[in-house]
Amino acid sequence: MKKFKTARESRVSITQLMLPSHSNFGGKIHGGHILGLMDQIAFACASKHSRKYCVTASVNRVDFLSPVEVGELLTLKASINYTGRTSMVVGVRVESQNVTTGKKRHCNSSYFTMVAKDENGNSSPVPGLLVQDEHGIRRFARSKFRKEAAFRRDTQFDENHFNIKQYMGSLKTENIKIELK
Ligand SMILES: CC(=O)SCCNC(=O)CCNC(=O)[C@H](O)C(C)(C)COP(=O)(O)OP(=O)(O)OC[C@H]1O[C@@H](n2cnc3c(N)ncnc32)[C@H](O)[C@@H]1OP(=O)(O)O
Repeated sequence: MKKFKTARESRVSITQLMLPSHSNFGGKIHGGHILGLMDQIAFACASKHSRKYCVTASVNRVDFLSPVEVGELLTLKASINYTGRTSMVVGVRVESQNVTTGKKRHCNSSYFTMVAKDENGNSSPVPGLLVQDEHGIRRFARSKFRKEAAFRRDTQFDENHFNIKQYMGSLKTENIKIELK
């Protein structure tokens, strides 16, 4: 196994025509369909980098910035942003294109954490990321800090660490009625 690989080596791109069968009741493409495609391309990218079967451990924030119409071309691009010991963060960007006008729109970007598995189903080491430009350093650092922030958030709100007094004040202005028994 190579010790380090560039993001270019595992970059993946797919384009699909959005069919009426992918639409929701409002006539736009179903968000779940787009999420499924994003998960597939994240899997393809992580598997290419690690040369292992990978599973999706988590998905970081998906904002649907603009709806996708039936008949548009949807292009998804994925590349490795971060490598841990056995996990990889794959950045996925989704763009739609109107076939007749050629106009493109950015529909969403998201970050999938994928974990490589060995043949026994255990988490398995992956090659590190060889970064050759400043954008790569920025992406790697962003993923590292997101991961650390998620860990802090999880700890802060788990049952054993949650400090109720610390939050009661800030909930006063929220749409909540508290009736403790
Ligand atoms: C909706 C669906 O259908 S999901 C279906 C597809 N996904 C799956 O089936 C995954 C099911 N989950 C699993 O298999 C496990 O929970 C795993 C592999 C995600 C994590 O298993 P664990 O036993 O916690 O693994 P372990 O502690 O060895 O951690 C492995 C790596 O995953 C990372 N990791 C584990 N959980 C998470 C998480 N929730 N978010 C981000 N990273 C995570 C760890 O930080 C570690 O990374 P590192 O080696 O780079 O430091």
